[in-house]
Amino acid sequence: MNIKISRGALRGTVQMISSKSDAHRLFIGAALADQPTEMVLNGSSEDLEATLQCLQALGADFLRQGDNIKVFPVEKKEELAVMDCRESGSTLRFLLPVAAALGRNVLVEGKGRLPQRPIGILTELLREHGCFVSNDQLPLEMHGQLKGGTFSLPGNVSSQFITGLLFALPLLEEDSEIVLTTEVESRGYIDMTLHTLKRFGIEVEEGKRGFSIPGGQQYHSPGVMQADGDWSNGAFWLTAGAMGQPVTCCGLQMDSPQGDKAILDILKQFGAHVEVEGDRVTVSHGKLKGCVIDAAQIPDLVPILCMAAAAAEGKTEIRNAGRLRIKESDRLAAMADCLKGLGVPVEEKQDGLVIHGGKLTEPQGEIRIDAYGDHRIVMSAAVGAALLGREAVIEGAEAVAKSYPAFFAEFIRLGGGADVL
Ligand SMILES: O=C(O)C1=C[C@@H](OP(=O)(O)O)[C@@H](O)[C@H](O)C1
Ligand SMILES: C=C(OP(=O)(O)O)C(=O)O
Repeated sequence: MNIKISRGALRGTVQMISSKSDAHRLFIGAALADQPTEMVLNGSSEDLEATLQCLQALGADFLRQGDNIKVFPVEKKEELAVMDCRESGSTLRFLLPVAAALGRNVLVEGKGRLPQRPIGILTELLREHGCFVSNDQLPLEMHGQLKGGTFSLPGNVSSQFITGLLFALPLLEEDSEIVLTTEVESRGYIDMTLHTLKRFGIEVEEGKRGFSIPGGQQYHSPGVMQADGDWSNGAFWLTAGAMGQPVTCCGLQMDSPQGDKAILDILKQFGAHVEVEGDRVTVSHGKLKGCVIDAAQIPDLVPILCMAAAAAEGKTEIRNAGRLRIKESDRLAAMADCLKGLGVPVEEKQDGLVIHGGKLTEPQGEIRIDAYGDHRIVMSAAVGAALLGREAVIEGAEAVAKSYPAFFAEFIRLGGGADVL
């Protein structure tokens, strides 16, 4: 699907959807619990549906009541479970160790870029601890019972490996240790996992080198759970506020463990005005100036921050962002391409971008932006084109459904122009 974006600011209030990262975790906790759990959810997505289907394949069940979903915990099943993770890295990397801890025989599939995204570190650890895993890429088959012990891995390839192990290891008979051999990146996501585990009564002790996880634990359902609002997707609207007219997002809790709430400090650093009142956050325009952004802990914010950088006066350097190359697209290459298309001077580095803001060149003819099948590129391109005053066609805009199916409906409600061609 190609969508044509018109020039013009966005303005108004958005009720934020549930955090995809939080909801993945709550669904997994609920599926492993001793009792059913009522999940209060505001808006699903392709990735969350992938997690639900995979949990169902592992023996959980669901009853949908509007947006809300009652989760019935996994029951033992002997037959091969087919887990289609679609394009969701979280689903794959969280549920592979969980399936191994449940001792399930699984066939794991995926599409888009997921089969190329790395999982070798995880599959190797599962093999070392008693499982047969046929391949280091999708599709793969896995069988056998995961055994506890020491799991050593780097902390800077994907935090999703660590989250998957943190969910799985409490289920084993034996005690386990996760030993991190490098510094941790995407730390906020590990904090989200620890927060979820605590809510389900699971004990994990954090030490200097990693985590100690006692075996033989049981997840306890708290009965009803509500996912926090989505700071990662709220960032698209808040950045639109920084670049143009004021935008308010409701339902974004400041005490959420999501690392992406750092968007507020970064937009302030650019020069935008931020007001917080309970869980209502308003961002409005200030004179934006380029800055240095360390992306190690906030990879998902980088695509939209490129647009703030394009609107800011002077140079913005995005550093420590090498991991963006192994997401749904090579996000450094995709964003360099997108910025060039919009007329923004940009230099692509091995692990970052240098963006020269406030210096737009005039487009020669129609602007067409390839979203490379990546939801965060679609949303960044839409906000960027509108707010930088460029009419542009986004190719492959349907990718937005991976995390935010209602994005364009909201975009139009906020006064944006988006026409399906
Ligand atoms: O745990 C999570 O919910 C996520 C972790 C991050 O991945 P990495 O740890 O691989 O950077 C992030 O990019 C992804 O969108 C969601
Ligand atoms: C990278 C993302 O998700 P995942 O790794 O779960 O595919 C994302 O939502 O930007």
